Amino acid sequence: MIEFKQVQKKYPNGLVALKDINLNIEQGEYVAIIGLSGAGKSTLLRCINRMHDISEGTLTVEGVELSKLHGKGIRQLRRKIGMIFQSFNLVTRISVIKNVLVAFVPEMPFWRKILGIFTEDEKKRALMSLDKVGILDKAYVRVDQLSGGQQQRVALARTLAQNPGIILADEPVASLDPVTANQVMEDFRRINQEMNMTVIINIHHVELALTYATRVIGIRAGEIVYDGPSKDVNDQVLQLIYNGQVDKGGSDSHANEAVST
Ligand SMILES: Nc1ncnc2c1ncn2[C@@H]1O[C@H](COP(=O)(O)OP(=O)(O)OP(=O)(O)O)[C@@H](O)[C@H]1O
Repeated sequence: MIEFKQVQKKYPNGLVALKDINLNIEQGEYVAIIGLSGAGKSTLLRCINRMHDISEGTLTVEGVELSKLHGKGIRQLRRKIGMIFQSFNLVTRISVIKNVLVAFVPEMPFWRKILGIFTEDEKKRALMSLDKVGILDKAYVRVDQLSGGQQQRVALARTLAQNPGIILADEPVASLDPVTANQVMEDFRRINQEMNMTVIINIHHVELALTYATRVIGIRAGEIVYDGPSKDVNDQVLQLIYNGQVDKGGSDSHANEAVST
């Protein structure tokens, strides 16, 4: 379980990005975090794997209070939490399988890291992860020969190979066309259901959020203004989250994106 208790995040420049956040996310949930640009979505997500430190309150993951972790403790935490970015973060000039095998590097003895030697078991696990996201046939293709959607699946396979309990995804479909974005959201749903991994996604596309996630957390100016089932998100809730800027004709770029997927 992930538990935020009265969490505040203040950046060194004095900006308070999260205010009094109270939140419990159980193992196996599929959660979408929505809100206007600058509302605090990325900040919230990045506190969960200690990419950001909280300023006040307590944040625990599986009973471990994150602010008490240091060096090795933080590395262990990050092994249990996979992170996916909009930009995929892949090495595009090497093969798909080599990118997935990177997931094992933190655990490897130094000599194997230097020589780049992977065990049969690691290779098998990498291939199984690629199979899970439907791109096993691309294992030996260079990443720069894949489409954006396929590259996002490589990133997802690399995260799966790590066998995390939690996947955090920061705008994972923002650079994808609507059809591919749906496929990637469906991948997350399948992994969530079949492997009971907690999936937490920051997303601007409200329709995708409502279609795939079971729970929606709406953030406005650093505060949670909605937390509930995605099926209960109606126009009124969206106006609250988007500060009255959801306009189906669309003037705000993100709010417009949110309704026009
Ligand atoms: N490193 C930083 N230092 C100071 N302020 C920051 C920093 N990172 C983010 N902020 C500010 O914190 C607030 C929340 O930012 P955050 O990136 O969490 O928003 P977001 O909802 O994820 O936005 P977007 O949808 O545009 O990614 C914003 O006002 C932003 O300018």
